[in-house]
Amino acid sequence: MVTWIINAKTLSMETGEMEIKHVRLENGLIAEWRDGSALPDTTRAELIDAKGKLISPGFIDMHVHLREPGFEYKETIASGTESAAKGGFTVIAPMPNTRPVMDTPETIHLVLDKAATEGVVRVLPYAAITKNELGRELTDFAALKEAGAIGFTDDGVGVQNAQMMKDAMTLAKSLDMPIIAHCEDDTLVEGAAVSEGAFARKHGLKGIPNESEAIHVGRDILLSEATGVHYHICHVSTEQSVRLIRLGKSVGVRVTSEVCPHHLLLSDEHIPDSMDANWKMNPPLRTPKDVEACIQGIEDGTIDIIVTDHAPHSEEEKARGMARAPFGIVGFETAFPLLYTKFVRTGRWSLEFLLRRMTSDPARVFGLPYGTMAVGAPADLILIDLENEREVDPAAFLTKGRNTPFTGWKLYGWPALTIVNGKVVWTEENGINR
Ligand SMILES: NC(=O)N[C@@H](CC(=O)O)C(=O)O
Ligand SMILES: [Zn+2]
Repeated sequence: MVTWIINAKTLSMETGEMEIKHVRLENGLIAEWRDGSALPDTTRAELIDAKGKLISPGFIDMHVHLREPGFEYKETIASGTESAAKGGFTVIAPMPNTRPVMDTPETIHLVLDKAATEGVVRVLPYAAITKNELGRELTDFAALKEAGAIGFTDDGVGVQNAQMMKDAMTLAKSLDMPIIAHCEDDTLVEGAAVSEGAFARKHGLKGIPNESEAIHVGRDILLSEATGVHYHICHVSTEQSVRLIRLGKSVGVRVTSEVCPHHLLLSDEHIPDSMDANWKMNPPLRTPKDVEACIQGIEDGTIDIIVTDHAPHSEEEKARGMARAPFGIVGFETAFPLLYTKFVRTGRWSLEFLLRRMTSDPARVFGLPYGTMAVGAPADLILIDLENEREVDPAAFLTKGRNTPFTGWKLYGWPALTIVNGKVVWTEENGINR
């Protein structure tokens, strides 16, 4: 199986210059790069003419929700991976807050088997820290690692008990596995749907305070220091969290973290007065000051990677209104265009910086062999159209979720073709290819 992608624009990670190149893929791997001066002999090869589109390693998303098993009406492994492919993601890590929770080797096997037969991108599942994510009893970490889990997390809820978290870290460390934490102190957030800030004040709502996140961040950095575990913080959203992570890193704690596009682009001041629940997610949209702190955090490396926290829910659920709808928004199909348009085209970030935070940095943080276009690496590649502006249209999403606050945004940087393991799995023209 040989494929040539010709006339692809490449970004030199060293010089930042754009060059036209041709690349040969063979047996699922990147086999050879040629400079663009002469066309290679492509007889007997599958030929893809990139026509000057940007070529990049496929994006890696280390925080997603695929909803299967148990919530197939929200998303399935099939629909979720299709949505990922359309968004340019070739590797995704689903969270274990399914039904049943992914807390046994059987559920991990089920997800991996489904991903192999029905999925179109690579799926690297996390397993729960505690049984049923109830925070009472640790799962069997060794067996879950053996089954193929890549880390442990109770995402969706925080681990409330500090001793439980410390025990989890000690066990994870002994197995050389990371702990991935949804940081939230339940006692501070009960009954609130939006953050403490202008929107909550204006509408007389109880707010979710910043400390509810940052208290766990601080606690767990100390526990990580004590146990030596690799501790990764989910969806950072507050200035206080950024400050604590910066401090932890400065004294050598093995802490890494992630941020979502919506926490870099939206504050609670953007939430419409209609109380549309497509603006409800956990953590909530915070103040403009928090947004700027998160931007500075990703810029200076305090925050390592960008993730979507793709969290589909049904339209019926989201129609229940701000107070009663579940938390979460979809993310795969808007992530790169949003960040490219709002940070790269505006001149705040280089294209190279954004690509690193979505490819080589997640690979580095989680020790994955992806996120690179080096010869010999897995052929997980995407083509991106940087020039054409298009509107975000939820009706055209491949995810089952329609829950996004970005409807109607005019964006550049739309993925056009996605290759996983040397195989074209999605194209703009023909859709999904199984
Ligand atoms: N982020 C969300 O708002 N929701 C997530 C849970 C989570 O990631 O905390 C979900 O599972 O729906
Ligand atoms: Zn979470």
